[in-house]
Amino acid sequence: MKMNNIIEISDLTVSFKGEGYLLTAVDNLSLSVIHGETLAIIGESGSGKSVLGLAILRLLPDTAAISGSIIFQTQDILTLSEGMMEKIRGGKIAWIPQNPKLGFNPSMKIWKQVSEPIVLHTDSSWSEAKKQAIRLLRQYSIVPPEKWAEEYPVAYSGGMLQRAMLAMGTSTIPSVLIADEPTKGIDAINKKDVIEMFNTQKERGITQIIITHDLDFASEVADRIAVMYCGQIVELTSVERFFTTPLHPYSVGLVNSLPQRGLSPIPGTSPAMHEKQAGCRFKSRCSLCSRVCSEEIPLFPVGYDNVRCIQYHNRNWAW
Ligand SMILES: Nc1ncnc2c1ncn2[C@@H]1O[C@H](COP(=O)(O)OP(=O)(O)OP(=O)(O)O)[C@@H](O)[C@H]1O
Ligand code: NI
Repeated sequence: MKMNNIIEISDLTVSFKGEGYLLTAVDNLSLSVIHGETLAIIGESGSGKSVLGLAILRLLPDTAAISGSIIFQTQDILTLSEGMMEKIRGGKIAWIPQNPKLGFNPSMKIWKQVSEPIVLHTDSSWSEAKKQAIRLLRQYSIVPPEKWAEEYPVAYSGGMLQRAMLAMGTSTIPSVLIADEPTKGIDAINKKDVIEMFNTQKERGITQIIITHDLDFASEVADRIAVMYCGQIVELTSVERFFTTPLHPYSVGLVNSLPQRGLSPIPGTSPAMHEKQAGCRFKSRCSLCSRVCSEEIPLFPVGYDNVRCIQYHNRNWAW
């Protein structure tokens, strides 16, 4: 484990057995998360982003077959006991689920839910934790917090629930926060707040992994971007390089489909996840594809240009 890494994922594979097929949602994926960074994981629907996040928290159902390793600080998360995992979950690694409604218990007051991780993971009493919860709600613009603390989730709007979820997720100052689609269903005005919150969390030293479809949001909060396609990372790069010089043809397609770049969509659709692919997975949609792309599996070199593309690495033209 390199000193400045907080999480090192090696050869992680997650698959689900269907009737007569095996769906590999995350395919031999390796990724290091650097202490204190905000890493955005982007890629289209079904590419394995949430499964990756859930694997780190060990929240996948028993039907998932998992191999590889996920080293967090010094321990392999995949080999820890459930008891150890409960201490990590919500304490050292917080998870903000995709749908904040599902993250709250509908029959418990908000203050109690925001306080719960504090009581479980520190030696605060419930009354101290409640005070802390009210401070957090205020910090996340839920005002007046004393009133909203006494409400049940049903009284909250979607944006407020999302903010309350962030207050709850960061109440014990986790080392790592993993958020799944934090801007989903949030309007432009509230999105500014969400951006500010993630940037505040970054200043508090929290390492963040943000799963998102929202490239504008990623550009505002992320330090690095990991682009996923069909269960694999196809490019890992800094946020600046991603938006100025994307290298993988899929990344180029994503950047060109932004409104400010003329909204040109990537042709075609991604292959079905349960179909075994020969060669490059992006080949059917790629304008640079040649025979070699159907025959060879592009590797993911770890170095300056983390790009999973044979054409890129064989380039003899200006890329
Ligand atoms: N519990 C499960 N059982 C079977 N298949 C699953 C399960 N969870 C996810 N999958 C499959 O794994 C693949 C990856 O799913 P995942 O939810 O990680 O995609 P995603 O990138 O998060 O997509 P989205 O952007 O739509 O949230 C999909 O094909 C999905 O159908
Ligand atoms: Ni998802």
